[in-house]
Parts: sequence; C-alpha cells; structure tokens
Amino acid sequence: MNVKQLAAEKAVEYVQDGMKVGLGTGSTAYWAIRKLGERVSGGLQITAVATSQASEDQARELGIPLVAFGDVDSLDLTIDGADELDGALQLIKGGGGALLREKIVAMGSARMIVVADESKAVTTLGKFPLPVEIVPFAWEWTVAALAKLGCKTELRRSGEDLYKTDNGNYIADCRFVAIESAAELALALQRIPGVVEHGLFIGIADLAIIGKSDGTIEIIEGGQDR
Ligand SMILES: O=C[C@H](O)[C@H](O)[C@H](O)COP(=O)(O)O
Repeated sequence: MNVKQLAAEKAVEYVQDGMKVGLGTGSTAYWAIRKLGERVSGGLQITAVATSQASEDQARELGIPLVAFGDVDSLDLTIDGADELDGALQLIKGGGGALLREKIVAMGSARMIVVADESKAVTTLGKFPLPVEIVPFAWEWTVAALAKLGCKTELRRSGEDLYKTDNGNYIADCRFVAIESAAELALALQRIPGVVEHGLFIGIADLAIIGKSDGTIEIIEGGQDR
C-alpha cells in the first residue's frame, strides 16, 4: 500500500471542472499531479500553476495545462505535501527546497489541502530541521543570526556544491530541540535580513489528508487566516 498515493489521490477528488489548481512539490504531491494528469486525459478542464521546476516538468509531460502564477489573480485549490504537520495544521515544508514558491502559491489559493503519510503527523513541530531560504550574499551572517535563535544550522548541500533553490538561493536547515511556538519563531525568522522565507506554514492549510498504513485516511480540518 502506497500511503502517499492514497492521500494524494483522495485530495484530487476535491478538484472540479474549471478550477485553477496549485501543484505542490515532493514525493507525495507527485501522486496528486499524476492523478490530475489522468483526470485531465479523461476530460477534466483545469489550469494549473506549479511550485517547482520538477512539478512543472511532470505536469507538462502529463498534458496538464499550465499558466504562470503571475498571470492569474487567484487559485481555487492547492494540493501540496509537508515534512511535518501538527493537529492545528501548522506545517514544516521545504524538505525539497520549494518552500518559497509553495508559500506564494498556497497564500494565493482559496484553499490548501495538505497530503501526507502518517509519519508526518506530530504533536509538536521541530523534529524535522526547519528549512529556511536565504540569499547567497553574506550567507555566513544570516546563518549566524539563525543560530542565535537556538538551533543548529547547516547549509544544505547537493553533492560537493551548495544546494541552490529554483530561485537561486541557499537553504539553511535549522535543527531546534523543539519548536515551542511556531508563530513566535516565524516572527523572529522574518526579522533576519538575509532570510527570504522560512518553511513554517501557519494558518495556511485548510485540510490535511493523511494516508495510513492500514489503508485508511484521516482528515484534519484547520482554520486558515489568509
Ligand atoms: O520543498 C518541498 C516541499 O515542501 C514538500 O512538499 C515537502 O518536503 C514534502 O515532501 P514529500 O512529500 O516528498 O515528503
């Protein structure tokens, strides 16, 4: 049983004819895009916006009509994965480095559905190192400022090189012992000049669909304040 596929395909049931849909990134969103492709081949009429080059390539290959996010005024629904989610639908995202575009697209969507397997559901966020997108300029200063927030910070690498996002920035992975207040941490992160965006998604997700290894699905509804 592929639990990521289970959750992702359930989320695709929420997509209706005529919708403008945000396509997430990662190994769970992959299954949602795949299912959407199948439905488009079967006649579903949608337009989509991708949150990464990888998702754009996949969608294009499947014949899902794509538009640039800048060319639409809003989206109806975004389906995306998460690295961690808690019961209040606060998320950590960015394990795949796509957090900036993902947040821009999710914030511009009327609804965001998170799809995940049960290993992503936690009581308190923070076991997964928080990805923070930072500008390359003087990254050493930004990393030092992040460390002052009480985390162990590592600049993400891709083999020998530093990892670069689709936006040409770096990712600092910040390991906290535990994140006691995601909202307070988000504010502190936003105050650091070299930080472009962080992977805390608070008050953004409306619904989480969690696939479980026994073949069932758990749905958590949240309150967003976009
Ligand atoms: O940057 C990547 C995204 O935030 C992903 O949605 C997140 O890392 C979850 O990915 P996966 O479904 O592969 O665990």
